[in-house]
Amino acid sequence: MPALEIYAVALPTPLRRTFDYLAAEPAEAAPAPQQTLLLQDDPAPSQPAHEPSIKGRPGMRVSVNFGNQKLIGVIVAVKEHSEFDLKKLKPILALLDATPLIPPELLHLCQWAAHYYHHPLGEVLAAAIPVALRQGEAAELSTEKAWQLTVNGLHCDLNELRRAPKQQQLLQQLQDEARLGVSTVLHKDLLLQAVNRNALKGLSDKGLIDALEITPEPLRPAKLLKTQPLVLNAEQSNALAQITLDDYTCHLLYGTTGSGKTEVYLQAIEQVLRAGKQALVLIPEIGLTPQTLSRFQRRFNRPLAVLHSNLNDTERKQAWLLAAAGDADIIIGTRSAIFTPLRRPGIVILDEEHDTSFKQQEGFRYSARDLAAVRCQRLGIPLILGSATPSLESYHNARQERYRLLLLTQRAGDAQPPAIELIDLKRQPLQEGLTQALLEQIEQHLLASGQVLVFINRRGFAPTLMCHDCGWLSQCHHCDARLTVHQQPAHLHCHHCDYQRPLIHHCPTCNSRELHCVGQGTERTETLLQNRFPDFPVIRVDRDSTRQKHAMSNIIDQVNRGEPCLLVGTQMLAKGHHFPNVTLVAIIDADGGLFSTDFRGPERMGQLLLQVAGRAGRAEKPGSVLIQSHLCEHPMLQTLLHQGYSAFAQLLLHERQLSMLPPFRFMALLRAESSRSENAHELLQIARNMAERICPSQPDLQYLGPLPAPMEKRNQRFRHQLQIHASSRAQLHQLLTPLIAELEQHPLSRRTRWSLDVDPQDMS
Ligand SMILES: Nc1ncnc2c1ncn2[C@@H]1O[C@H](COP(=O)(O)OP(=O)(O)OP(=O)(O)O)[C@@H](O)[C@H]1O
Ligand SMILES: [Zn+2]
Repeated sequence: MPALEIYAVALPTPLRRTFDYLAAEPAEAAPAPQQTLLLQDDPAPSQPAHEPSIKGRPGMRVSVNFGNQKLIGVIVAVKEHSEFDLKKLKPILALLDATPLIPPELLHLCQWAAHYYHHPLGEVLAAAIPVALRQGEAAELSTEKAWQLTVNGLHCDLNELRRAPKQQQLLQQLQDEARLGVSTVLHKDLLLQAVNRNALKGLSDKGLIDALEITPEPLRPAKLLKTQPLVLNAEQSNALAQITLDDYTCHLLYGTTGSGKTEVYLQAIEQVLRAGKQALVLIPEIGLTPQTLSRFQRRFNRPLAVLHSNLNDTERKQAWLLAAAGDADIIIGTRSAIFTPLRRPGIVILDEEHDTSFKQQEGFRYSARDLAAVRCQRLGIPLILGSATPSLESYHNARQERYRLLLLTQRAGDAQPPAIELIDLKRQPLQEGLTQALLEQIEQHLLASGQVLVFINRRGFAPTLMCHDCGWLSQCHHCDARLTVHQQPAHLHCHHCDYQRPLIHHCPTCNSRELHCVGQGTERTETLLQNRFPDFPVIRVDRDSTRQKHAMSNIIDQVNRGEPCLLVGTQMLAKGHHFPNVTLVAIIDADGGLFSTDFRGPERMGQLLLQVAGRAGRAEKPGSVLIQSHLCEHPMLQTLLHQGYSAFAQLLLHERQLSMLPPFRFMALLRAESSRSENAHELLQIARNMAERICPSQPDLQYLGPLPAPMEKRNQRFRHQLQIHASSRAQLHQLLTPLIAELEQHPLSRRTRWSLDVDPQDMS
């Protein structure tokens, strides 16, 4: 009798363990497992995929009965023995893959993450696998709509289309690509390049192009490059030369805004592609920076897959499978793309590495940046972290020589660094928060045909509505927060719990009509600027104005047309945009971060200010930056603006060291929340007592709390936290492993919502 096979299966449940199942018996074996892609370098399975004799292997999906539900899980180990009574083990219902969907290397990453973040492996895997595959769909590439030039289209004289410039442009592009040997172009790629659908229809109606359905074959024309690389300046060449491609090194590419980091990435990727390997590029938010994506598309004649939150389930699965099969050479994605399987991994690049979006703040709270380092180390491939304003963690690692520091101190090409000037707000008459001096400068830049970017990090019209007669404030009843006044459309809105109500015109307490909007938001600044500069378009960029799918790329197109205009927006404007005609950046209020309760407040403020400032003068026209502040003499602001980010980062690091905070200490945050404040507090007190028993508070391991969170009440729930600080990661995890195991068993922990955040980035 053949030895019994037992699968340890990770299931998407909150339980921190795997579950043993028996392999299906041949007689009642699985319904035909669907054909899967071959993800490993091993030969094709010897049996056809439908043979029930296919054996389960780690990384394959199975469906199983779990309680009274049917779940899909992933085999993480195959064993001959179980610590459970064999008679009680159930057989799996079906084996869903013929070869592992999750290659061993990726499975290892997920296991590492589950262990490090003390999170259930089943949930980690669920985060790693696209929804469609998680729900059991076959791991098969779908067909896609594509376009091909007809014979007429190939030879059509472009002049014939001069009345239809969009069609003409598109036809030219397709003819150019055809000459490079690219005969079919995927519909989705054209849409990504913002090609007009009507232009496609026009060419198709004229019989110049044909639509077809293809299973995209990876197209790799002999010519690797579509456009020639730029000639690197000395700093860029030096940086590129120091990037080691054949083993693991983490490089911190620390380059001032506009210094041409992207060009260094592109040329490093070129070498990786020439070596026949794949590049994985992580960027903060693709929807916000379609420009970045198009720079990669314009450079390489190689299949590219994009993974971001705007994709539907099928598109996501497709991109993931293309990467897994090695059919995509460049994979560009946001945070969760760190879990993309790669058949020929060659390099991982994380652009804007300081960006907080690389840390997942809900559920499985992981850092894509830290996981990238773990993954690259294991794969023996290079990692590049790039930023003009590196996180203190990465900067510290570079100073400790754990990362290789690559510096770009000059702007690329002929662009000059912008001149930065502070405007003291104290005792100045203000118009909706703007000083006279600032308004005059804005006017001068507009009259000189420049574009002006006005940064204000708050959306809506005003952060509060107040009664001038009785002092009533528009408090949210669900949160310790105020309702924000919005005018477009008019309503009151809590930005924390999403509660909304119509705008009121009488004070609910004293019935006075004297309701005043207090403070500024983007809508209010927009209105002021529209009234003050009626001859120039004012474009607002915030979450509200960019909700629609192509809103952001439309805005970017408008700005890139180059006519003078005013851009008013939140930090969405700070994110890696390249607006060559912006000559003035105005920052309405620099002070927020200096008062923050979060110890990372000043770091974030400095990053944001420099990132926004970096949008000025990126091409031939020189740029200026004006920053309004009530605290012009503040040492942090002074250091940042006069000595630069490195000095600022060193100052902050020194303070972190004195106050024993990360990156000098390692932190975990245990959060609890409940509709009854006492419950959340009590659970954390229990946790603290357990922790003290496992490892008493001592200089190397300290507890702080339980304390109410900075915003204690949010969405009707009261939130508390317990901070755990340790002098080494090892110490922290030696405590967390037994602590979480014990806490899970406590009855109150089943009734109270709680979570653990290892290396928390946001202390709220
Ligand atoms: N070697 C070079 N010669 C000429 N122009 C260059 C060179 N390298 C980059 N550039 C140009 O400089 C501009 C800024 O480069 P890029 O956007 O790559 O900078 P960055 O460091 O990524 O900027 P940021 O961090 O501000 O987003 C781009 O228009 C780019 O084409
Ligand atoms: Zn609220």
